[in-house]
Amino acid sequence: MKVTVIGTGYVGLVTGACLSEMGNHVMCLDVDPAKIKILNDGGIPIHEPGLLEVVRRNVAAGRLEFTTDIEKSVAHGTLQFIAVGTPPDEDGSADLQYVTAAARNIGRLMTDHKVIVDKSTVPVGTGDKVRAAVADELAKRGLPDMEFSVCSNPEFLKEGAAVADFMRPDRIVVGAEDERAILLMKALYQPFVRNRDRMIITDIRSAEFIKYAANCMLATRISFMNEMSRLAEKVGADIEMVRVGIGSDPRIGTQFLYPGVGYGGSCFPKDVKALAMIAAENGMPSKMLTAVEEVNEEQKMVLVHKIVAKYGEDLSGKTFAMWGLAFKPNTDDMREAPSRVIIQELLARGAKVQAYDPVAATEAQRVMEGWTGLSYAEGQKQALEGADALLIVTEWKEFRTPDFDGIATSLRDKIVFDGRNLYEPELIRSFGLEYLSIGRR
Ligand SMILES: NC(=O)c1ccc[n+]([C@@H]2O[C@H](COP(=O)([O-])OP(=O)(O)OC[C@H]3O[C@@H](n4cnc5c(N)ncnc54)[C@H](O)[C@@H]3O)[C@@H](O)[C@H]2O)c1
Ligand SMILES: O=c1ccn([C@@H]2O[C@H](COP(=O)(O)OP(=O)(O)O[C@H]3O[C@H](CO)[C@@H](O)[C@H](O)[C@H]3O)[C@@H](O)[C@H]2O)c(=O)[nH]1
Repeated sequence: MKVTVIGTGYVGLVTGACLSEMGNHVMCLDVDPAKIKILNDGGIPIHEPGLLEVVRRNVAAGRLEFTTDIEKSVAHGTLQFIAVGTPPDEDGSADLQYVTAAARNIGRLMTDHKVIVDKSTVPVGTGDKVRAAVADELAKRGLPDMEFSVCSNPEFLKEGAAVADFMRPDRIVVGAEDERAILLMKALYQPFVRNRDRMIITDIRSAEFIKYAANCMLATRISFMNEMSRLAEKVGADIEMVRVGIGSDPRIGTQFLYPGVGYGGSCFPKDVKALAMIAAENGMPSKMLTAVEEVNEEQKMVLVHKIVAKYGEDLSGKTFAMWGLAFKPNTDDMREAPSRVIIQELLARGAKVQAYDPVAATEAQRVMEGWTGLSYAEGQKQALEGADALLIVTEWKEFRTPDFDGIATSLRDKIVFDGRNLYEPELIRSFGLEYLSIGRR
């Protein structure tokens, strides 16, 4: 089928590449010429495992192309996917200007039936706004009777595992209200859900809601575990044992129970805020979501509090090695990364930070440009040189079994503050290191 994907960010590029993998002819549009240039030069603008190979293979096969030409992209796809950003507005609600602009472009230029599929995460009711924007543009052109379909198809991929998640989805949610759209969407996704009936066809509003509810449920689990980890410290329990103990109940399950330095990334923080706004606007402020967010804000400070408890408020003269900057492993995404808060707080108290991240350093330099006292190391070992203590902020695989002897020799104060509970306390302490982690003894 002919598919257009509007927006070549984490979601749009993965969607376009994976759809082309199944034989579709996909045209990806972006308003950012720099991104399209990188793609047309044979690269990809983000770090996402396995994505470059899928992109290259399908570009070579003539099934995947990239453009900034809106006219061409609207003419191309029977299916027009909108995968643009929906960042938080000042009040926390989702900013729909990019979604609306994409919809208006379609209405302004379409000459035949289009199925307009919203893949961006959007508030309930956005489908109606998309429909109104397209209809308005058609009316301006004197074409009020030209038909089109609107669908909601929220995306559930995780960064760092995006290609695998897209190729083998837990479920595909499609919110649609006409037969043609449902037929086309079923055909498009059938290859991804073969042998498993994982398509949930529903109305547009429910589909839009499912996305927010899913992310908020996951964020709630994390905040719950983070709060429990703090309580575990108070009562002398080990949160890792508690995690295993409760996770073995299939009603609870093992995933998304890891305490840490708070959730970050481009989705959970903004989606919790956006659903909280939706609740408030509907006259029922959400106590749950407010608590989830508050706990998360506090959790980003947990390592800082442990450092202050050790050294006092004045950290001048102290240098901290930091392993990990990205909000999670296998990505270069620094949006809402807890590392940014931790670094800011340490620098504000006069400390220096020597950070190392396997892939996010360039992006980190961009978002923390000019931060005095922050420097970047070439590797794990170099980050430790001249440092007093080590902070683990992202659980990259390469941090899991480090040279403990090397850490102990390099660090002046021989302290490891572990925000991801990577090590067995007994083991790491046997190397002469003091070990402070999240909710462990
Ligand atoms: N990042 C994720 O893991 C993830 C997962 C599921 C859902 N989502 C949702 O998907 C949406 C996109 O997220 P993202 O992380 O891919 O965003 P992103 O910021 O990485 O990419 C968005 C892209 O859209 C482009 N764009 C903006 N307006 C445009 C227009 N009118 N025409 C063409 N291109 C335009 C931007 O230049 C940018 O390249 C958001 O609503 C997000 O909440 C994200
Ligand atoms: O047990 C856990 C699991 C995750 N996290 C943190 O939660 C954040 C988000 O992680 P993750 O969900 O793996 O990454 P995202 O790419 O943000 O993916 C989430 O957000 C996407 C965008 O909406 C959705 O599509 C995905 O389904 C949803 O998992 C990160 O800071 C993680 O460190 C924890 O602290 N503990």
